[in-house]
Amino acid sequence: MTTSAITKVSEQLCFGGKQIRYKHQSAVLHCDMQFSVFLPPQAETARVPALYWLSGLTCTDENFSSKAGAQQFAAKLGIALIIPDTSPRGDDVPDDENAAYDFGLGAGFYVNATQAPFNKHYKMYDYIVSELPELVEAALPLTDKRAISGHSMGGHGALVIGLRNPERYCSISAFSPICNPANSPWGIKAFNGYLGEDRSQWQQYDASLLLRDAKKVAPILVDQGSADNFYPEQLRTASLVEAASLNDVNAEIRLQPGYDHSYYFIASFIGEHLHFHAQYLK
Ligand SMILES: N[C@@H](CCC(=O)N[C@@H](CSC=O)C(=O)NCC(=O)O)C(=O)O
Repeated sequence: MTTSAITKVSEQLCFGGKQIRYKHQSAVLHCDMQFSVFLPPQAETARVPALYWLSGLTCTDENFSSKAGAQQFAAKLGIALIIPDTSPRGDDVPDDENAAYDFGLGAGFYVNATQAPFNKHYKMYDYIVSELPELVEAALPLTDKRAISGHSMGGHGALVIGLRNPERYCSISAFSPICNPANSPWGIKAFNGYLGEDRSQWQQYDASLLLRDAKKVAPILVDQGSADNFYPEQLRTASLVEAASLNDVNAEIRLQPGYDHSYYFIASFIGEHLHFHAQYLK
């Protein structure tokens, strides 16, 4: 079934709501894309607010949909979940030269690439901030109230997009985010490839650098597992803690003892994140 510019691929009943997958042609990314949506039961009779979830390296929209267990909380709280893919897709889309997992396909880093050959398709920042909300808010029973969350590379994306657009997102949360990509091996590789060597262009995509100077900051909740194999080298959580204390913002950054980087960690705390966002989405 086609609803304006988006076409339904699949639909399942879930906790009284609907778990739906759509495909569409992205004008921003110049390729066909898929994304997933959970519509809570309340969306049958009224428009509902939405939490955007940005996934991490190697993910599609299906990792969070099938592993996090978020739908049971979203159904009770009357919140839609909008779950995009992590990069442009398709045979025409350039990938890492060695098909590595941390650059190219599945690793868009939620930036607008400026460097050839990536600058035609890799405009994930504009896709998440503008194109996708315009599409889903026109086609689905959604209000324009939005919150944003994500994991790892997606936690970086959620923090950066939420911090740069305080008028568009009422709350921000993240699991195991890459907090200071300008100084992490994953981030340095991605920013060099997508943005080039001029580090002044990297600052707009680094949550710790943005948070130091941000004027208006939505409430933030971050969870980081102490047994995460990417912590602290890749994730650099201490930089975000320092920036939050320098700017005196409403940010709770929690170290959760014994948890790792996996979706078992996300599933353990996703209910608390949904309840956190529900306070501000009402
Ligand atoms: N394959 C890589 C690690 C890949 C990985 O751990 N991906 C995470 C996100 S990491 C940061 O963005 C993930 O969410 N994977 C999908 C899942 O369902 O768990 C390696 O071997 O190091």
